[in-house]
Order: sequence, then structure tokens, then C-alpha cells
Amino acid sequence: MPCDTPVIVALDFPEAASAIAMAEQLDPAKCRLKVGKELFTSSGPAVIEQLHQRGFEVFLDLKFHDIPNTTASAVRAAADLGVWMVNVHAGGGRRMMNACTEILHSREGHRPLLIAVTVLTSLEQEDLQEVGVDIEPMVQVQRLGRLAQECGLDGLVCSARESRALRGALGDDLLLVTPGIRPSDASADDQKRIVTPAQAMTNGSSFLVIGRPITRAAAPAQALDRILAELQQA
Ligand SMILES: O=c1ccn([C@@H]2O[C@H](COP(=O)(O)O)[C@@H](O)[C@H]2O)c(=O)[nH]1
Repeated sequence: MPCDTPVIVALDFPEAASAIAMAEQLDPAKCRLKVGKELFTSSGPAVIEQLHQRGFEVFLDLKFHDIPNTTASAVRAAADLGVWMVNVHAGGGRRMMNACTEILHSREGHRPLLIAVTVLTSLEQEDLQEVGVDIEPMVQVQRLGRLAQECGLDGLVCSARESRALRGALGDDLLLVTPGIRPSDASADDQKRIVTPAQAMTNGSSFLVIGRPITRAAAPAQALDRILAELQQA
């Protein structure tokens, strides 16, 4: 059944058994699931197949960042897994992103959504400065977002702090996928550019990526329900 809620739960677990145990507490009508570097490195494509069998759409969050040929081939391999969404780093540049969109459009059959990571939500201005980017996250996100849009990507990963400005600058067509979501009573953990679920929706985010506030809650399904209820009121 296609899912019409905006929540994507991040399954950041060390192995498949705990990820599947978490998935079994959740309802595919209420959320999609994200498989990231830790789980995919330990468990590989089999865990994606197991999640598909349970009715979940999967965002494969491996944030590919390499030369154009290598990145595009990795994106094609992700498409072959039947995932709903896959991503690359916009910092890989125009030729890399063009290679990815070309390879997806040239293949037959299922085409996942392809989105580009702009500036990680764990980074703030001082972190950017340290790596030689002497502008505010908001400005860098818009620069990379525009580049990804020109390359034909379906959307961006950014903080919901930037969603409103991105809608103004780049329009309503791009999907804005926003991690760094924290209910007002939750710990920020290692995230810096955080936003509450309701505020993220109000700002124009398309999807909210939420990990620990759900997966580390005493009752994950109820934590998800509370967030969905908050979104209904937004
Ligand atoms: O900029 C980014 C890009 C990806 N992520 C991923 O989202 C989740 C967030 O998990 P929380 O537990 O809710 O912090 C995690 O899998 C990250 O790898 C991100 O946080 N920021």
C-alpha cells in the first residue's frame, strides 16, 4: 500500500535482526524506512529485501560521493534493489550528478527518486569554515540545491531550517527531505540545525527523517503516532 505520511524512520542499527525487530513494531502505512551506512554495511541488500517483504518503501541513504562513473554505477545498483529513494552528495559536482540522472533515465523499469545532500544537519557555520567554506549554511545549501536542480535531481537533503528559503528560491517541485528533526522535548544528540516536526512541515519540508526520537523511545510506535498527531495539527 503506498504510504502518504511524510515520516521516514532512520533504521540506524548494527545488524539486521534489530532493524527488522524495529520495523515489525512500525506500520508501513504510517512511515517509510531509511537504511543507512551502518545497517547496509553490516547486512547488505538482504535487509532491504526483508523490509520490502514487510511492505515498507525504503530510502537507501548511502550518500554516494565519488567520480561520475563510480557514483552513477552505484546509483544504478541501488535502482536494481528496487529502493524508493537513493542519494548522492551534491558536492560531487555537476558532472557527477548529471551522470547519475542520465544513467537512471536510460534504464528500463523502476526508477528511484534521486536526491542530493547539501549541507549535513550535523554541521554549523564554524564547521563549514574549518573546511574552507566561508559562507553560512543557508547560502551553501541554496548554492548546492540550485546545482542539483539544474542536474535534474528530484530533491534535496537539507535542514528544515532552510526549507522555507529553498521554496522561495527554487520553487515547489523539488522534494525537501529533512533530517535533524527533534520534538521539543528530545535531545539534539549530534545534530546542530534541528527543527521540530510541526515547524518542519510549516517551513515546507516534504519528508521528515527521524531516527533516535523514535527508535530509542521506550515505545517507538507510540512515539511515531505522537509525531504524526503533531503533524496533523501543523
Ligand atoms: O544531513 C543529514 C543527512 C542524513 N542524516 C541521517 O538522518 C538520520 C537522522 O537520525 P537521528 O537519529 O534522527 O538524528 C541519520 O540516519 C543520519 O545519517 C542526517 O542526520 N543529516
